[in-house]
Amino acid sequence: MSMIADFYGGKSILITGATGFLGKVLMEKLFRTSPDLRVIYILVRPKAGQTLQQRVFQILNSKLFEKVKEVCPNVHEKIRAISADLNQNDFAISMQDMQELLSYTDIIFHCAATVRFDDHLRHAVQLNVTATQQLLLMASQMPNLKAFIHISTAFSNCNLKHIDEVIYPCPVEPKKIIDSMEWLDDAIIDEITPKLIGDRPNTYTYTKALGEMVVQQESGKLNLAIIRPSIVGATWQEPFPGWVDNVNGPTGLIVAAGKGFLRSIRATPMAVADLIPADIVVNLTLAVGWYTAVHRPKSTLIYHCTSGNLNPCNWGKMGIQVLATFEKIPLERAFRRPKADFTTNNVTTQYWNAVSHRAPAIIYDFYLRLTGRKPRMTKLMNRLLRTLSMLEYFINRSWEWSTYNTEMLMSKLTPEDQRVFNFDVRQLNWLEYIENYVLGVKKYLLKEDMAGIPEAKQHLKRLRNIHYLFNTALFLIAWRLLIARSQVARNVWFFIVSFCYKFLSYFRASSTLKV
Ligand SMILES: CCCCCCCCCCCCCCCCCCCCCC(=O)SCCNC(=O)CCNC(=O)[C@H](O)C(C)(C)COP(=O)(O)OP(=O)(O)OC[C@H]1O[C@@H](n2cnc3c(N)ncnc32)[C@H](O)[C@@H]1OP(=O)(O)O
Ligand SMILES: NC(=O)C1=CN([C@@H]2O[C@H](COP(=O)(O)OP(=O)(O)OC[C@H]3O[C@@H](n4cnc5c(N)ncnc54)[C@H](OP(=O)(O)O)[C@@H]3O)[C@@H](O)[C@H]2O)C=CC1
Repeated sequence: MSMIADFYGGKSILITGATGFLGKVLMEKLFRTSPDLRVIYILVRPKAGQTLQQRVFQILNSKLFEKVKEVCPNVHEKIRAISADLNQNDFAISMQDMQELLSYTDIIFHCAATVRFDDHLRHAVQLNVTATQQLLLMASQMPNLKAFIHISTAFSNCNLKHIDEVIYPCPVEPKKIIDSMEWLDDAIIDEITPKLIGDRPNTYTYTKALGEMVVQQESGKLNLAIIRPSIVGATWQEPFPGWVDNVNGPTGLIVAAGKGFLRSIRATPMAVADLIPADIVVNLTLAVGWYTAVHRPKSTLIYHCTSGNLNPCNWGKMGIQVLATFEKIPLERAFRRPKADFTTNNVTTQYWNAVSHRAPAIIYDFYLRLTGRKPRMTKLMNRLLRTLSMLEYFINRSWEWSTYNTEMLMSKLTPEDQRVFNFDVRQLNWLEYIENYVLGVKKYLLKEDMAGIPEAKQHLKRLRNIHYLFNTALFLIAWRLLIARSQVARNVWFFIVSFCYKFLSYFRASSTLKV
C-alpha cells in the first residue's frame, strides 16, 4: 500500500498552472494513484477563444488522461475548474468560489508562472512574485490547509555556480519591487531592468528568485516547501514514455533539428545537460506534499530536482542521440535533412548562422516568390535564431546543485512509495530516454503518424539528391566563372586535366603489361 497515494485520498487539492505542461502531468498522476481524492480545484482563465469548460474537456480527453479514465471513470466530477486570472486582484475569483476554496482546500500546488525568458519585468513580477504573495495570503486563511508546495526553478540562482538547498536573498526586497511596479512607467522599468536582474540572464530567473523570497517571508504559520526542477523534459515512464506537448526548453530545438532548420548551435558539448523528466518532478512534488503535511518540518525545505550530480549527461551526448533517432525515425515534410553541429565561438557561430541558417532561408523564400507563394522561411529562421540566443546561456555552462533534502526524502519513503513515486534519476538511461523523447515529440506534440515513416524517409532521400545536385551546380558555375576570368585558374585547370590524363594513361599501360 502506498502511504503517499493513501494520504491524498479524500483530500481537496488546489493546483495553479494546471493547464500547463507540468500541471497536467501532476493532475494525471494524482487522479491515477489516488482516484478516491475528494476534488482537484484548478484555477483557469479562458484562453484562445475557449471557455473554461472547453479547456478542461480538452485536457481530460487528451491521450495523457487515457489511463486515468480506466481507474477513475468519474474524473469529470472530481475536477472543479475555477475561473481565475492570476494577474488580477484576488485573482478575479467570485466570492462563492473563493469561499469554497478557503473552506475546503487541504493542499496547494502552485505551478503557475510565466516561463518566458524575455517577459517584461512588470508582467513577470506580477505573475511570479505578486501572485505568489496573494496565493500565500489566501492560503493563510484556509483552516484545513496542510501544505503549500511552491514550484520554482533550479535556475533561480543561476548567477551562482554551486547552489545549495537554501534561499539566496536578492539585493532589493521583493516588496519594494512589487510596490515600484505599481507606479513606475514602462520606460523607466525597461531602463532599470538590467540593473535589477544583475548577473542573471533574464527576467524569468530573477522573478522566480524573488518569488522564493516571498515564500520565505510570508510563510507565517504555513507548512511550506519549495521544489526547484532544472530543465523539465518529456516524461520518462509515466503515464507513458516521451509525453510532451509544448516547445519550451529543449523540445523546440529538437523539433527544429528534426525538421532540418537547426544546423548549428552555440553550445559547450561537455557542459552538463541538466534535464529532468516531467514525471520525476511530479513524483517528487507529490512526495514533498505528503512529507510536508505529515512530518511538518520546522523550516521551509527546498528540494532540488536535478540530474547533473547523480546521473550527468552532456549536451554533446544528447545532440548525437537526437540526430541518431531522427535518422531512424524522421519527421514528416522536413525542410532539410537533420544535420547539426555545435559551434564554440562567436565567429564560427556567425559564419554558420549566415551560411546554414540565413542563406537557405533566403533561397527558399526566393523559390516561394517565384512560384507565387508567400515567403515565410526568413521570418521563421529569425525566430529560431532569437530563441537560440535566449537559450545559449543555459547550454554553455554547468551548475552543481546539492540534493541533500531530495535524497533525505527518498530515504524516508517505503519501498512501495519509492516504486510508485519514483524520483531516483540514477535509474534513468539517457540514450533510451532521449530516443523516447524524440519519438514523443513526433507523436504527441507534432501528432505525426508512425505509418508515415517510409514516406518521410523517401522525402529525406529526395532532399539529399537535391542537395547534391545543388552543390554540384554551384561548384560548376563558380568554376566556370573563375576560369573565364583568371589565367591562373585556367592554368591550374589544364594542369589538373593533363595530370589526370597522364595518370590514367600510365595506369592503363601498366595493367596491359601485367596481362
Ligand atoms: C550535434 C548538434 C545537435 C543538435 C540537436 C538538437 C538537440 C537539442 C539541443 C538542446 C538544447 C536545449 C537548450 C535548452 C535550454 C533550456 C534552458 C531552460 C532553463 C530554465 C528552465 C526553466 O526554469 S523554465 C522553462 C523554460 N522556458 C522556456 O523554454 C521559454 C522559452 N521561450 C521564450 O522565452 C520565448 O518563447 C522566446 C524564445 C523568447 C520567443 O518569444 P517570441 O515573442 O519571439 O515568440 P513566441 O513566444 O510567440 O514564440 C514564437 C515561436 O517560437 C517558438 N518557440 C518558443 N519557444 C521555443 C523554443 N524553446 N524552441 C524552439 N521554438 C520555440 C513558438 O512555438 C513560436 O512558434 P509559432 O509562431 O510557429 O507558434
Ligand atoms: N518547463 C520547465 O522547463 C521548467 C518549469 N519550471 C517551473 O514549473 C512551473 C510550471 O511550468 P510549465 O508547466 O513548464 O509552464 P507552462 O508555461 O506550461 O504553464 C504555465 C501555467 O501557468 C498558467 N498561467 C500563466 N499565467 C496565468 C494567469 N495570469 N492566470 C492563471 N494562470 C496562468 C498557465 O495557464 P494558461 O494555460 O492559461 O496559459 C499554465 O497553466 C513554473 O512555475 C515554472 O517556473 C521550473 C523549471 C523548469
